[in-house]
Amino acid sequence: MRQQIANSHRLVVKVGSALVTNNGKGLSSEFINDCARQIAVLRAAGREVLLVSSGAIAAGMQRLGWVVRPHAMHDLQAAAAVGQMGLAQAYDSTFAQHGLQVAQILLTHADLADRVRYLNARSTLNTLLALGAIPIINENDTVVTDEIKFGDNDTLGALVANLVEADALIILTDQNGLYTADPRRDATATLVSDGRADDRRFEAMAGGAGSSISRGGMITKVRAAQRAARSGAHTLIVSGHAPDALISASRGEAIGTLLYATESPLAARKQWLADHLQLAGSLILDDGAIQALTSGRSLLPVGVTSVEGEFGRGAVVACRSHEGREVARGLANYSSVEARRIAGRGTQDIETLLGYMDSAELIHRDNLILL
Ligand SMILES: Nc1ncnc2c1ncn2[C@@H]1O[C@H](COP(=O)(O)OP(=O)(O)O)[C@@H](O)[C@H]1O
Ligand SMILES: N[C@@H](CCC(=O)OP(=O)(O)O)C(=O)O
Repeated sequence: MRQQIANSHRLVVKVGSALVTNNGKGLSSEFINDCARQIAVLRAAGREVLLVSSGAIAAGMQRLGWVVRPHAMHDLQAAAAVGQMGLAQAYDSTFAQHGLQVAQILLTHADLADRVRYLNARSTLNTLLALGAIPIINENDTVVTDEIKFGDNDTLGALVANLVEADALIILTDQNGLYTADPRRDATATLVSDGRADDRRFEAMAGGAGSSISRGGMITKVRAAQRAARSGAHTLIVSGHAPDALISASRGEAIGTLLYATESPLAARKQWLADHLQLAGSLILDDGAIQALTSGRSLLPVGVTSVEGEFGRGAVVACRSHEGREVARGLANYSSVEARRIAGRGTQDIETLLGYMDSAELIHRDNLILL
């Protein structure tokens, strides 16, 4: 019995492009209907469900009559815009047949990187859940470029699980779960039943996407499980083709691969820091500063040897070793220009160097997470 999933109250369900679009042949009304039916059963049992759905680009390509996935960003964005309409329409009418209201949420990385927008997104999702609606979430593909994309929706699913502090993330895909190697390439691969989400061996087993329809593959699912575990969510990777997959999973039946969370969840503010995919800049630290951070102390300017990038006060920055390893990240109390001036200097010099001193620390330990 998979107690972790059976006891989960708030679930994020992620469905991949291949499932939603019948391997790119167009929206699969059969899959969408099956998904809605099962989610209605979970809702009736008192569970809260959020759905992260891919498929906009694949559905848009089919609607536009494109056979080959385009490379140009503007074509992908156009396909997503066309496809998202069909996706929303299909979810709206299908869930209505099962007596459920849906709500569309399109998110970008920038929405989660900005503290105010992050809190707004969280409160809207919580309100929708309280109203009994099913939030259906996708990346806002039409406004993001490659550098700032989540790219695959496994990552987005994990970030949503962090955002709403879900108990579990269920990733429905086209394989039975995580295998010891990509089963499309290795016929001897066997299914992993469960393991700790932070077990690094799983990353080595997982490969890329199974088809040109999807992004990410199994590696992004394993990393999503690691990320979800940071807010205490367990991840189940399971086949969306298995009959009643969601219902069986939520009963705790042993299907798919369970990657369970072991650490206690990070405090909400620290979770937000950990969720940043892109950072504004880096502070390069000497060994003494790295040791101080590791033993739970704040970062003082004296331990910083150089500053990379341009950022303002309050930006999220990485703390790196000289070798480039990210050891921590946090909210900078000074801008990059100010940080360059006070780097390597004692706290008593800050006022003379800058003309004022707001805080003695470059990053306070309350605004710092170790990685
Ligand atoms: N170790 C592995 N176990 C299972 N599947 C794997 C593994 N490594 C790579 N894959 C591939 O990952 C694919 C699932 O991911 P992906 O194609 O991105 O689908 P989705 O659209 O559901 O996210 C599988 O079809 C499989 O070919
Ligand atoms: N936002 C994109 C999803 C990207 C994607 O293909 O993800 P996935 O199928 O989960 O690997 C879309 O809706 O097409």
